[in-house]
Amino acid sequence: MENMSISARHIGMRFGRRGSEQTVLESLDIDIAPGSFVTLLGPSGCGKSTLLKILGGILAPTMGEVLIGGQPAAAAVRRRQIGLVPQRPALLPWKSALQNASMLRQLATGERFADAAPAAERALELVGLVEARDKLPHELSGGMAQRVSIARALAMDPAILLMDEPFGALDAITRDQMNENLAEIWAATGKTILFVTHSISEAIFLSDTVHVMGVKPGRIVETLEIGLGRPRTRQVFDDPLFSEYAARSRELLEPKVTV
Ligand SMILES: Nc1ncnc2c1ncn2[C@@H]1O[C@H](COP(=O)(O)OP(=O)(O)OP(=O)(O)O)[C@@H](O)[C@H]1O
Repeated sequence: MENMSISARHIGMRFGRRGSEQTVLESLDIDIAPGSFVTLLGPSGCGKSTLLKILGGILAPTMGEVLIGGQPAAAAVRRRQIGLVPQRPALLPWKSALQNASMLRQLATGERFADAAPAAERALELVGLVEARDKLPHELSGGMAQRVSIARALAMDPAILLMDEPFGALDAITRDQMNENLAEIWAATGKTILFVTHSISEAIFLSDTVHVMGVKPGRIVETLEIGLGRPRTRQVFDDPLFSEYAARSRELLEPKVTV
């Protein structure tokens, strides 16, 4: 697995036809160090998912340039260096957890199931789900299904993992467990993770760097470097530094009240 930096310059994104265009992102610069955990935190509709896809080379911006490992982003996508974990797991209901976890790898590489299965099994181990390898999606809880979705991306062994609010639909307790598991996966694999969330505490718990975004047009209003030690456990929620980052994030995210 290669460790690749991401560098984006003057990123702008517009959607729609001429005359009724909407500027979603404007003049955005961002640098991401290899192996770091970076989160885009912002209100609904500020362009987090759009920026995530642009930074991962899945979507071409209307302005600016993204380099991954010094090359145009599309090259990293072609070389299967980018994995995506979407908001919903979207598993194939007739396939087992292991078959679902191996599916993207098979599609991308042309490998048969038997050849892709060992990587998928290792990925299921990483997400703590190897015992459920033969279960069908309807036999899995929401958290387990999302773990299979993460394993499906990990089975490709991409250098960069894009995670688009993967835990948004889970209950608070499961979400905390998933965050702890994700922090372990990140530490064990050394991947660069780009993560999108609405949740301030999730962002601070997981990240080295949090880019707080604003709306209309979407832009980075402030970047917080999270100086909390690692490995992090739930005790970190009681750290005064955690509260400081949370208070600052809240301040940036709350709409300004004008009297
Ligand atoms: N393919 C598209 N065509 C047209 N407009 C789009 C497209 N994708 C996104 N948009 C618009 O861009 C804006 C930002 O969308 P995006 O999904 O990136 O925001 P977000 O911050 O991730 O939102 P949420 O947190 O609700 O998922 C929205 O107004 C959305 O309607």
